[in-house]
Amino acid sequence: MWVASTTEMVLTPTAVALGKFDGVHLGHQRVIQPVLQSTRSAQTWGDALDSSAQSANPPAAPQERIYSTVVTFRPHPQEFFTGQARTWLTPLDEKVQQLRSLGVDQLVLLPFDKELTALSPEEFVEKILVQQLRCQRISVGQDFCFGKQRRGTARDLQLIAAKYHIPVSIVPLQTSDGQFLEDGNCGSFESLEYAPISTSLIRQALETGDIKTANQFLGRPYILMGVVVEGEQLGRTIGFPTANLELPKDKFIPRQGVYAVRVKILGESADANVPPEILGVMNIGNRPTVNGTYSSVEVHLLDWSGDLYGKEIVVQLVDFLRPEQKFPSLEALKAQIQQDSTVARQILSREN
Ligand SMILES: Cc1cc2nc3c(=O)[nH]c(=O)nc-3n(C[C@H](O)[C@H](O)[C@H](O)COP(=O)(O)O)c2cc1C
Ligand SMILES: Nc1ncnc2c1ncn2[C@@H]1O[C@H](COP(=O)(O)OP(=O)(O)O)[C@@H](O)[C@H]1O
Repeated sequence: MWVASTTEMVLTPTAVALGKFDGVHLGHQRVIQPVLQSTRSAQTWGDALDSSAQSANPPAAPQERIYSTVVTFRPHPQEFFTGQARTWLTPLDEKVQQLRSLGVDQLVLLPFDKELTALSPEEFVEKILVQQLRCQRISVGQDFCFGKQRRGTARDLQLIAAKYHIPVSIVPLQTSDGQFLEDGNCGSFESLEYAPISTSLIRQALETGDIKTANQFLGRPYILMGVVVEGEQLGRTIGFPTANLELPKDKFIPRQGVYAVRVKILGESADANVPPEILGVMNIGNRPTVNGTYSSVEVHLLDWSGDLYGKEIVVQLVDFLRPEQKFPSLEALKAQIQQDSTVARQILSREN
């Protein structure tokens, strides 16, 4: 997948899904779906248009490939407006991986700056989508807003794009039980089941340790992916060595505490001695029992031993087991980790 960080680098013509897409959750996947048939010729899209009208954005030549493209913004719009660093469910590397696995050809990162935020909805469509991206088709979620002061709605986009004969799919918001909210109601809901899937609901779920809901909304397990670095080397002395993960600075970290997880060691799948997925227990926290002074993310791999330093691992969160505690002794901590491992094993074998 091609990643364009300036509009000069963009492969055109494009079929564009627009949005922040943090998490690339089930709702986002629905929005991306309509642009995925990118190898179809422009003529196919053009058939739906009024061919007699003079088009300011002529369809690409019949044989020209259309690149399925996700257009998103950097930094996070909220970070631009508040000046405060913001974390992501899917930092850039992870987003690239997720979009690639969906079959997207290209990710365009529009710099979210003064210039961009000053564009009116009409200017945004003309300058960015028509002139720079040579857009042939657009897909957005029902709650999409754009242009100066977020004045433009999805419906406005449809009306403005129609002047250029660009069809716009407005994808209704999806609830976790697969229903669609036709009226765009984002208000309060009796149960999460009836609420539209959103990045903020997934963040809330992860903040409370409700991994099941987060994973259900994502359509896959939430992951922590990073390089194994050295810790205090205490783990091995209590019989529970733990791989300490260095994560991207802008990664959203779930609730502190202990989790049942599955682990993949990257770059080792070809090795017949390494199982593709290893069961594990993870702790996120300050380690009060050993008077830890900073928060760490560490995983103990069950039934496994070896050297992980410098390796990249992917940890899939399956369930939250308990909050972190301060134990009176290392012995007590050790007994508890033993117990955590037993519970994790039970949960992970059920989840198989
Ligand atoms: C499953 C698991 C649960 C843990 N729970 C706690 C806890 O409740 N309280 C705590 O202070 N540390 C907890 N820890 C962290 C240990 O204190 C830590 O692994 C140990 O100090 C070794 O650290 P090191 O990797 O820097 O050597 C836990 C670790 C694991 C793997
Ligand atoms: N089952 C295991 N789970 C996690 N790490 C293991 C395991 N077996 C061996 N290791 C190795 O031991 C290291 C962790 O040992 P530990 O004493 O906790 O040191 P550190 O404080 O550096 O994490 C890991 O980074 C990895 O290289």
